Amino acid sequence: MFVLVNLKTYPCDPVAIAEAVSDVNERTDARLAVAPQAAHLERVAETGAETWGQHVDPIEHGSNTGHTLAESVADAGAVGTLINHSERREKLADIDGAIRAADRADLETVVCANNPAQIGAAAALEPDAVAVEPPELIGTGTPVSQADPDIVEDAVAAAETVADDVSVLCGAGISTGDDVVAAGELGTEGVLLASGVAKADDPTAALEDLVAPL
Ligand SMILES: O=C(CO)COP(=O)(O)O
Repeated sequence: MFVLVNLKTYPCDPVAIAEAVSDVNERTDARLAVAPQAAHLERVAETGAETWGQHVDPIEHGSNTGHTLAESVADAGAVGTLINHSERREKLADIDGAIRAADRADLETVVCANNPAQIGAAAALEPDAVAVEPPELIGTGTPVSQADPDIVEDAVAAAETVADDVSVLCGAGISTGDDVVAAGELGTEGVLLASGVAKADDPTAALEDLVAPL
């Protein structure tokens, strides 16, 4: 299972969490990665943790003030990027352009979406993966894999209908190993989570708990 930790803009220490990700990753068969803010990418990547961006824009080098260029995210040490999010909503055309920009920079892509219909639309754009995250469960500590298993199974089916090689992750409220196991049983290949690690008093213990049953 893939465990991708999105640090959002939480007031956590991104380097300390990345060190915990790197450390726990060496002791599990699961794949762990961390997505810090753009300004922290380089310092996080230097820890050796698998590092992801939270966003890239559908642009090339040029006159794009304030934008995030996929090549710069890769240069900073990231190997992948999130695209779209309930907290960073993009138009379909921009999601498509961001996937192309990420492909150009050899960044792996996970497109987040709110529900199975959006997952189908996102999967049709052929990212590497999609992540279904019901907005009403984000940050609640109530795991989508247990609170709303139908949405996860429907998302897996929606993605398979349009593209059988796009992986599906799920997120929202994931914080324990049981949540990750439940996500796997519903047909996903991983989880995307934030507060369960970024707000934990002991991020290493939180990560160890997440991967313990895997
Ligand atoms: O939005 C999320 C990850 O992108 C999920 O956030 P929580 O894990 O805090 O619910």
